[in-house]
Amino acid sequence: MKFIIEPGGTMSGTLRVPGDKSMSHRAIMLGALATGTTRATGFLSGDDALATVAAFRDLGVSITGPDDGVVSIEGVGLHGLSAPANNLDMGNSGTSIRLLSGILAGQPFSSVLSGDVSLQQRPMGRIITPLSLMGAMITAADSGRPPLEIAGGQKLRGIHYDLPMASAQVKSCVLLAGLFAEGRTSVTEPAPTRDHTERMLRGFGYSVHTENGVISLEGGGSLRATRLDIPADISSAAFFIVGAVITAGADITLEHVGMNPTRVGVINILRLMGADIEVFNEQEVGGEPVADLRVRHSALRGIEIPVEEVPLAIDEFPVLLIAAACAEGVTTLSGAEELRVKESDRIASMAEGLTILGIRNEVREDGIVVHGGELGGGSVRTFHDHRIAMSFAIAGLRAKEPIEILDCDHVATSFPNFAALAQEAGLGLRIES
Ligand SMILES: O=C(O)C1=C[C@@H](OP(=O)(O)O)[C@@H](O)[C@H](O)C1
Ligand SMILES: C=C(OP(=O)(O)O)C(=O)O
Repeated sequence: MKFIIEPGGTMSGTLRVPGDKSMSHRAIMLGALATGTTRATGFLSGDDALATVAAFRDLGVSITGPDDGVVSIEGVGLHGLSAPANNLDMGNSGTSIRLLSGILAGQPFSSVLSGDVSLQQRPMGRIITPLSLMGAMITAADSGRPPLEIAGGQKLRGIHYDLPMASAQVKSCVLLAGLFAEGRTSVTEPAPTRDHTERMLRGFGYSVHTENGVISLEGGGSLRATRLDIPADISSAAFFIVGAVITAGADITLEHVGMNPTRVGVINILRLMGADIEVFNEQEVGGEPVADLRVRHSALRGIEIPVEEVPLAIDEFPVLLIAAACAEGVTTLSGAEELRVKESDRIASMAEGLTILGIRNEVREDGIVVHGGELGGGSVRTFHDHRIAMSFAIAGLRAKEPIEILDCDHVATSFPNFAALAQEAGLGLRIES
């Protein structure tokens, strides 16, 4: 499936993008490990979150939905999962395989986790190392890549682990394994990353300490079922935020967006570039800040992106680089080598597409330099990466000629109704097979 974007579109109206992907995964995982029934609203019916649902069904957990964003999970308690009959297929989802590995490392049964072609290229050594230090037995097929074989019946012990990279997935994996470990498990991070695991564990009544940058918990406690209201995903909202900022006359309102301080890098960076983003109706829902956003067209200027914002906007760089292409002057991204190990090498994928559209850029090992300029049309590849596809769709708002975006099927991993919502907002998007 491909997208064709015709020039002359806009971004206007009021809309709500689907539920937060990170929180949707965690809702299933913690709901399954709790005692009682957890009910979540705003759940993301995207392929990645559905892979987590399917895996927990395979582990013997009864889950109803998602139906119109509502999902109910019959928790089996910390020690109630059962052996899966088959290998667990994590599809395209790095979050599913890494977090689930932490949980499965502490089970009495063995399991095998795998995924699609993209997932099989992604590094798992980053979780195998700390889990092995805790006493887990994990073998990876090929130089630390999936499939992963996790041996059951290993006794885990709590450790302290200094994360070598800023990764919420690695942090969460270690903390989730810590639930099954004897004693205390603690981590430090080189820079703060999204803290949904910590917040949601507390929401399930599990004590997690965060003090002087050390995050810790004691193994062997229990989780109590709860109600969750999952906000709209700021990573999905980002496409509409950038779309409105770069388009003359645009004015869009996005409702109930998750505004966790560890996720708002996209807003901080765009504001530094000169974007007009109004935040209102701020409230806290189930331990997570939420707000409505009104975004209007603004003249952007190129900046050096502060490195401390990088982990707080890690999934938004593809679309932020479209904003950079539309800015006056030069934008420099550095300290972002993690982008090379996402669903595609996002530095290389964006560089190729930007070059095709006539935007000068220089690739660096840990980032990219983008020279703002006039966007032309052309045919761009997505490397089967959902965020690359949606970012170039947004570029079509400023391009002088149509943009053809190849291989857009993976958009459904995080944002199944992207095309429909974008059309509703005024983007000239057409789907072709
Ligand atoms: O914990 C999470 O839910 C996520 C963490 C990030 O990955 P890393 O931990 O690899 O940075 C992010 O890119 C991913 O989309 C979701
Ligand atoms: C990196 C992403 O997800 P994951 O790591 O879960 O595949 C993403 O959604 O941009």
